[in-house]
Amino acid sequence: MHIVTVAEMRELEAQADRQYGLSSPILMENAGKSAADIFMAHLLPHHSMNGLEVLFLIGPGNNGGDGLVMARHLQEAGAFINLYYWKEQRLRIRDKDIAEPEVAKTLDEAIKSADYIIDSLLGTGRSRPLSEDMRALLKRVQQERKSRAELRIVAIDLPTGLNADTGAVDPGALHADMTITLACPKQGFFFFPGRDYLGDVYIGDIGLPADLERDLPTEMLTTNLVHSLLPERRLNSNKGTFGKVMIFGGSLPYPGSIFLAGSAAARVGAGLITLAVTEQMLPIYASSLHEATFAILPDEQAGSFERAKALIAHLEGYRALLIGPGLGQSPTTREVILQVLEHLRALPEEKRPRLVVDADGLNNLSAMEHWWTLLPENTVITPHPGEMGRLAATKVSGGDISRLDLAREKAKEWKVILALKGACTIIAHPEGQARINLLANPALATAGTGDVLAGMVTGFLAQGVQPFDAASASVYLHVLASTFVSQELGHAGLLASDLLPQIPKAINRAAVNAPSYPD
Ligand SMILES: NC(=O)C1=CN([C@@H]2O[C@H](COP(=O)(O)OP(=O)(O)OC[C@H]3O[C@@H](n4cnc5c(N)ncnc54)[C@H](OP(=O)(O)O)[C@@H]3O)[C@@H](O)[C@H]2O)[C@@H](O)CC1
Ligand SMILES: Nc1ncnc2c1ncn2[C@@H]1O[C@H](COP(=O)(O)OP(=O)(O)O)[C@@H](O)[C@H]1O
Ligand SMILES: [K+]
Repeated sequence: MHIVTVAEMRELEAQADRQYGLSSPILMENAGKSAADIFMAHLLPHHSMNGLEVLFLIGPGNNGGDGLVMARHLQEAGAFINLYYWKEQRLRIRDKDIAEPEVAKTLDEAIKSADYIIDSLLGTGRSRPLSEDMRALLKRVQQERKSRAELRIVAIDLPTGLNADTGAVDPGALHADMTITLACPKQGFFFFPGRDYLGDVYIGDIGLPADLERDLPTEMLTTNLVHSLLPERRLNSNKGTFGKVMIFGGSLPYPGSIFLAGSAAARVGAGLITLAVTEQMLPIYASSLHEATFAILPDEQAGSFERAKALIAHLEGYRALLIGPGLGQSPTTREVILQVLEHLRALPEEKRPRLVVDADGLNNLSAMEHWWTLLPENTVITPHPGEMGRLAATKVSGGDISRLDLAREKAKEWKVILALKGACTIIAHPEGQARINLLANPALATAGTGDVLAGMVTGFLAQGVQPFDAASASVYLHVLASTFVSQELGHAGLLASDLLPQIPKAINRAAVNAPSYPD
């Protein structure tokens, strides 16, 4: 499912017309019909279409046109339809025009009695700040929603006042409970503050042929996409089939990180997990991660050469290496990283473990000149905004649109697969493609969840998944796993380790390729 800017959406529509004769009125019919279908499929459980009271706010452009088509379908299905034409200030209550002096009062009554209010005022064609009278109308609707929890606001294509390209919002923008977007999700949905205005997002099919979208550079992570990225689990397999993961990390102030990363790598299905730690750290892990094996490294005093040599000696036969969780930032550690990277760069592609760098791996890198020239090809890096800021020597936004250009630009400049973490994580490929996760869950904003993500990516790499795909699948499944935790705990109080048992369930949700047994 591709993400579009307004210009890309217009181009898609123009091509649909030119190449397939899908004119604007045809697309609008499809849009209104699919919006009606999605609406009816997601009514609140105590609602039925019969006698449902729906107020449509109709705008002057095609977004209003979509609303009118949708209204016709809902009316045919039994709903009572009220239409307010904003530009003309015309009100129709159940097919009757209201005389001018009564409009304001009757509109207010219609707002008060509506079960649903449909926002089809403005969509991708908004070209200037909302006018004061439109803001006043939306404010009235918002106020009603606040005072009546059962009222539902549904935005068609996008909530009026949201900038479809950037996610910026007009002060009058409406908070929807549900957004039914048409054809493709809009780029502004993935950035803040816009993301907070969408409610549940559904995508209406308007009949655009899929091949028109093929060359768009940005994709949304979906279950279907992730399904197609997951490694095969053949019946005739053994632990060697699913690859060995080495994790270099874990130092005294941060013992937990490598446990979380190692467990996550196993939870996505890697065959064997090895933790490269000093003997001093061993008792901590030996008693908590029974399934791991260990590469015992000499301690700091032994010097970087001895430590790097020991790690490199253990790397033979490993398909993926994660550097970073809880690693610390001593000068010796930095030296070890340099030597390991040099070793990896010298290996032929087929013998080289795929590399992921996270956390202190990234902090150590950012202290080195032109650090990106030290990485082997196809390296995945997974910075949070703070780490990204250090790597790029710039301030990085937590959620606004500037993240997308930055991620794209830096993935290209650094020749890495870059997962820029945050509420809607972006995965950028050096050749310009990007994938973005719409799923967000504030429960994940707690220490250690990044270690889990890095471990997942490494575990998928060990199973032969391509780096861009491994990062994409992990980002999606990581948030999906968190939503399973949140079903019980809500949106706070998650421990990073709570995610671990949910990871296989998230994978199972995405993988419809479970073996089928005879009855
Ligand atoms: N084209 C297609 O094939 C398909 C289109 N689709 C649908 O169409 C939508 C895009 O349609 P659109 O381009 O007509 O834009 P839309 O958002 O309705 O608004 C434009 C109107 O609003 C006005 N206006 C602008 N700013 C304003 C403001 N601040 N305050 C007040 N008025 C303002 C502007 O008039 P102006 O005054 O600038 O002349 C113009 O009249 C898209 O989101 C989707 O829902 C889908 O069905 C798929 C097929
Ligand atoms: N609101 C949110 N919605 C979705 N994911 C989030 C949210 N907040 C944090 N995350 C995710 O949680 C993880 C936090 O990682 P990070 O900041 O590196 O934590 P740590 O280093 O403590 O493990 C990242 O994968 C990030 O994308
Ligand atoms: K709208």
